Amino acid sequence: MSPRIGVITFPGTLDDDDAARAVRYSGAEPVSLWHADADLKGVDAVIVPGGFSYGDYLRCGAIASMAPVMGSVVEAAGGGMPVLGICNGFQILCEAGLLPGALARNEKMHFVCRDEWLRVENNSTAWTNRFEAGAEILVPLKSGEGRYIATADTLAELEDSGRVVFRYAAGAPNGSTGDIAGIASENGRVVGLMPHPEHAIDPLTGPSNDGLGLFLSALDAVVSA
Ligand SMILES: NC(=O)CC[C@H](N)C(=O)O
Repeated sequence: MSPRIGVITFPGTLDDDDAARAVRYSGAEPVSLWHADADLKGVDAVIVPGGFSYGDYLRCGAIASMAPVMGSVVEAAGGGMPVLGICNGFQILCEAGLLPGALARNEKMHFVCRDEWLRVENNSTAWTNRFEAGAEILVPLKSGEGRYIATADTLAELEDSGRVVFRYAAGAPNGSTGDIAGIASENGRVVGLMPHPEHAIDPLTGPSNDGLGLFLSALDAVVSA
């Protein structure tokens, strides 16, 4: 039986369809999860996709982090379930306390929308095990609040323990600290990144199919769990 991977929809989510398609391309079965429903429907992993949940009111991801479904995601992540947060999903995972630090307004206050080369700094997480360490992948970035910030202690801990998973290879276009594009939880099961791998699964519609590696990685992670 193929793994079942949940994709959450909040009011204002944009990229749930593309995330579900990426899951399908990888050979797994996407399962729709709804923000107001705490039931994770027995999925093997969860993706928190990008967009403008609750209109980005208060702060990006702040309201979504308190949705009923997120209580279940936090509990499941505590039990080792792989969770991937993409863009607004990354913001939600930080707001929910599953990942440290925060995403602040981009340097120069501009929304950045362009393809970016990312370097895979850690290929031992649940979402990056199919990549070579140091591989560079081309993935779209489209966000207004993508500048990763954290306390000096948190940054040192992330760097020292290899929890910086993706870095902007040519320097952060949004002022992100240390050119950080994505990070992982201590056990490597929860990963968040600002760029959008789900928009890079087919060269016909995206800049590459490099993003597929994240979704394929989850297959190994749930099988070996
Ligand atoms: N593409 C997205 O998920 C956008 C995330 C968020 N709303 C921002 O602009 O930063």
